[in-house]
Amino acid sequence: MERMIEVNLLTKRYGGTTAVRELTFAVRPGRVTGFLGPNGAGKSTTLRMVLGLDAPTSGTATVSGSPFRDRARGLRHVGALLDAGQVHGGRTAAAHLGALARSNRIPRARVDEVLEEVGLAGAARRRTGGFSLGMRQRLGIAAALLGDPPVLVFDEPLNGLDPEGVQWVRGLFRGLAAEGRTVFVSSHLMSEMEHTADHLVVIGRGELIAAESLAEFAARGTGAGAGVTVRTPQPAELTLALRAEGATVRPDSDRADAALAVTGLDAARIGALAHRHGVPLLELTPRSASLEAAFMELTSGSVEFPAGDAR
Ligand SMILES: Nc1ncnc2c1ncn2[C@@H]1O[C@H](COP(=O)(O)OP(=O)(O)OP(=O)(O)O)[C@@H](O)[C@H]1O
Repeated sequence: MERMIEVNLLTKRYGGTTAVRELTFAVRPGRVTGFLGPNGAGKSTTLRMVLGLDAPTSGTATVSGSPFRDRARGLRHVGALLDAGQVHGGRTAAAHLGALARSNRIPRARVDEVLEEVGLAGAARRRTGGFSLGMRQRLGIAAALLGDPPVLVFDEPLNGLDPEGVQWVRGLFRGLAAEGRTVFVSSHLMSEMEHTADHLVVIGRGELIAAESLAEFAARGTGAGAGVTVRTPQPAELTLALRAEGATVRPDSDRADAALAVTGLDAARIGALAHRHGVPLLELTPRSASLEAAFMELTSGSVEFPAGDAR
């Protein structure tokens, strides 16, 4: 329970809209957990409830076993980046962080440390109103790190960052997780999470779709792309042998040559079977379903404004 974010049957309704419906999942320390869902899926609403900024209609959200709003000196317990646009533009970066440090009883020396850590040491005396989106993200991350908290929550932290910034954030998150912290990061893009997270919580239309490792999630894709591509000069014979073993065999539609797309048997078993039947193989290529394909398939029913929607 220590350092864990636990969400249990969490529900939030706004009038007639159910933003989050009976969500249950846990976010554990020591790894980066991605919080993924299409626009409007309820990620920000969930994070606000985890942070005690919004009250659940029903259910609970706790950090290390208790609702976060109960705690004094918040930034020492949970660091959060919510909306990078929220910073008061007239203040300098150092003054902004200094005020946060004071109100959370964090030593002033941390301000310079975190500014250094996020690469803003050179901009410490500049007013944040002139910051680029990427700089505001870095400042928001600095604020999250200020209290050296065991639990960190980031809502869309990669927004506005250039490729170098993205690399830096990924390294930072990995480092925080390796120190044994809980790191929970939201995104609406699987491509962002693929190289950032170890574990995923996926939601669509406010409901839980998956809470598992990336590998487990990828394996859910029913197929677009998953399986083994096999090429042989004796396709009819191999197809019969494969079907007898329970495999599904069809022409590989991605290929102009006479390749077969096989699912239900892995490459090793297909190779051994071909050998037993004396069928030569010209190619034997495992193809993993991409995470992106699995994400699209599993959330396709829950996109708020699908492309091509005429509304
Ligand atoms: N204060 C509010 N009042 C009314 N409806 C709200 C409010 N906040 C969120 N919603 C609705 O709840 C749903 C979930 O919104 P939320 O912002 O949590 O989604 P999200 O997954 O963070 O999406 P995005 O990636 O677009 O930020 C949406 O349909 C949204 O319109």
